[in-house]
Amino acid sequence: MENNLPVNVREYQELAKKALSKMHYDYINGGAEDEHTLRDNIAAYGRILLRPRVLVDVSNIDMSTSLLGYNMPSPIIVAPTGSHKVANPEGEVATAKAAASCNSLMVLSFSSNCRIEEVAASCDAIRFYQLYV
Ligand SMILES: Cc1cc2nc3c(=O)[nH]c(=O)nc-3n(C[C@H](O)[C@H](O)[C@H](O)COP(=O)(O)O)c2cc1C
Repeated sequence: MENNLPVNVREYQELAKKALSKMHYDYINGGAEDEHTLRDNIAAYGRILLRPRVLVDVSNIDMSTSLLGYNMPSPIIVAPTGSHKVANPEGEVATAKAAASCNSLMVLSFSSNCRIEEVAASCDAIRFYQLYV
C-alpha cells in the first residue's frame, strides 16, 4: 500500500480485520444465510470490464448525479447498516460526518446505535432513513 493508504475494498478489508475483534469483523464482512447474494454481488462487479486509457485528461470530470431530487457529486452513497459503534466509538455520527465531507448521501439504519436527532444535528449530510415496516 503506497503511503499506507488503501486503494481498493480488499485493502480496506485487511485494515478492518486488524482493527476489529473477530466477532465484529465477521458481522460487518459477512452476508445473510449461505451468503449466495454476497458472492454474486462480488462476481457481478468482476463482470464489469473497464478499458484502461492512458494520457487522457481527467482533470475536469463530472460524475455528479441525482437521487430523488437530491444532487450529489458521485453515485456513491452509504447504504443503511446497523451498529456502527462496533467499528467507531462515535458510531453513525462519524459515518454521517464522513458522508457530509464528500457531499454524499447517508441512509441511517433503523438499527443504528445513535439516535436520529444526534446524527441529524452532527452535520449537513443529505439524510435518508431506512425503516422496516
Ligand atoms: C454489517 C451490515 C449491516 C447491515 N445493516 C442493515 C440495516 O440495518 N438495514 C438495512 O436495510 N440493510 C442493512 N444491511 C444491508 C446493506 O444496506 C446492503 O443492502 C447490503 O450490504 C448489500 O449491499 P449492496 O446492495 O450494495 O450489494 C447491512 C449490511 C451489512 C453488511
